Amino acid sequence: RKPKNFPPGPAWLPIIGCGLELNRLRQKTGFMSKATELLAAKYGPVVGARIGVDRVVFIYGHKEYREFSSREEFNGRPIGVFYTSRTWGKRRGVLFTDGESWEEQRSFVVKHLKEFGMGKKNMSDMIEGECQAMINDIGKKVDDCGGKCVLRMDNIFGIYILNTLWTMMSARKHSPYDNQLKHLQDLIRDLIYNVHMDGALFSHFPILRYICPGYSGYSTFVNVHRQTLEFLRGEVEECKKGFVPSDHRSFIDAYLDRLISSETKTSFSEDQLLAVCLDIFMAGTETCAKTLAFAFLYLTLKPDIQAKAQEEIDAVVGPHRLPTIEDRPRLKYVESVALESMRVLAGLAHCVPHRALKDTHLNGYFIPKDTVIIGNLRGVVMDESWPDKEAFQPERFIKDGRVQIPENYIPFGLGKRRCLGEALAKANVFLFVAGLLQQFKFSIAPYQPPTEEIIDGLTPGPKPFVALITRRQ
Ligand code: HEM
Repeated sequence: RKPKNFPPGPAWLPIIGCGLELNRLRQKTGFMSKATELLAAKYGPVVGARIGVDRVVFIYGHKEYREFSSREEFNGRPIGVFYTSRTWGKRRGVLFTDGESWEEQRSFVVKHLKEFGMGKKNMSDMIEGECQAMINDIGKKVDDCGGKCVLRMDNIFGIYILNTLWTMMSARKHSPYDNQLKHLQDLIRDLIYNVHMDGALFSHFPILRYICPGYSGYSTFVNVHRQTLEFLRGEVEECKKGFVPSDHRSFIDAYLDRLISSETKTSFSEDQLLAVCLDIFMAGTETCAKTLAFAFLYLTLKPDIQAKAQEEIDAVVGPHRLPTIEDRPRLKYVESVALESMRVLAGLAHCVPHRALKDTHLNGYFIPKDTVIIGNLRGVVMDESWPDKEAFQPERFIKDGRVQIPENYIPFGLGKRRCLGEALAKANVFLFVAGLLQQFKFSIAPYQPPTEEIIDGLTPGPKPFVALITRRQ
């Protein structure tokens, strides 16, 4: 039953709750964050709903978003089969846990990713290395094809981006031609397109995982996670081979050392290590790769923006060395292209779901314990305060000759649950955009113009598209 004074929203039908209405709006608008935007227009910035077994509150609007993400009692993560079937039926890792275990794991991850470069000079050196590798690979294809070639851009970044993260995690790199790993990334991408931030059919109606495991999405969900965990187990085993306690090469080494330390009664275990690796792998690669896909979609569609960025790179960096992170303050327009690409992604997305840890109130409404809270990022990074909010306009970030970031630019969320990979993500997007634009021109291929249509999902992305690539230098 609907709790008294629960936030207003669509009618709760028996069993399905508001599932049909949400689905109807999703079909009508093409993606979920626009569907919940319509709900907010009708019911206000805090919308209450039930989807199957889940009581969900959608938050829309800068003030409300800021408030919910700053309050301790909203810092939980949902409980349920969607979150535990990834990790042996238990709550493990950092992305979908809360309480003491989450605090311990998160602070370990933040501390040791920093130790292996996060936000530091060696991180940007490593990204520059991956960017150079990508430039070499594309350059070879262009030369082999007689000076111009047409390449799929929506899925081209996967392994280069994974390597920027994985060097810190395991001190290992993977070949961009590793077909097994590419296949795994394809499976993950498909999975991410088939589930949403509010879950999947099997999580709203858990009984369906027994009745129709295929149709409810359960089999694929479990299977893709099992394969990813197998890959990660292999990575951990490789690290164990050359492992020397107190001489850490990577995050995994630091974790293995923690496992044999004398500190007791904590949440550290080998399962936790695998779950943390799973979370970082899932949260860290598709997000950056999709942001870059959006960047190159708009750079291809808007040659004037591309030319302006290239002019800036030519003037500040010249042709003889790759752009580096130290160039960022002077590459203001390129930096703005990166910021705008992240805004585009966030403008189509919701944050990772939170959970109310106790009975509480928001905007005067009653929010019972265990209600799932989902912040609509679109309602902040694409609200009316952004002129021409849907358009790709990097110059919106440049004011009085400086890059200025508005208060409601929050693609990484806010508060204690905010993204812990922000420094890596920002450096990745900036350096790959700057490096590739310095070397290549991206144009619309004959008869294959990209569209601005998107594929919705946990992390939305552009529809598959190609660009015609030629060398600039
Ligand atoms: C453009 C790229 C990225 C975007 C837009 C992004 C965005 C976000 C957002 C919106 C959240 C949820 C905040 C909340 O729950 O309120 C989040 C959480 C998270 N992100 Fe990212 N992220 C990106 C890249 C990365 C990278 C590279 C990593 C890996 C180091 C990463 C790791 C995580 C983790 C582990 C969490 C969960 C934190 C927690 O629950 O305590 N993300 N991210």
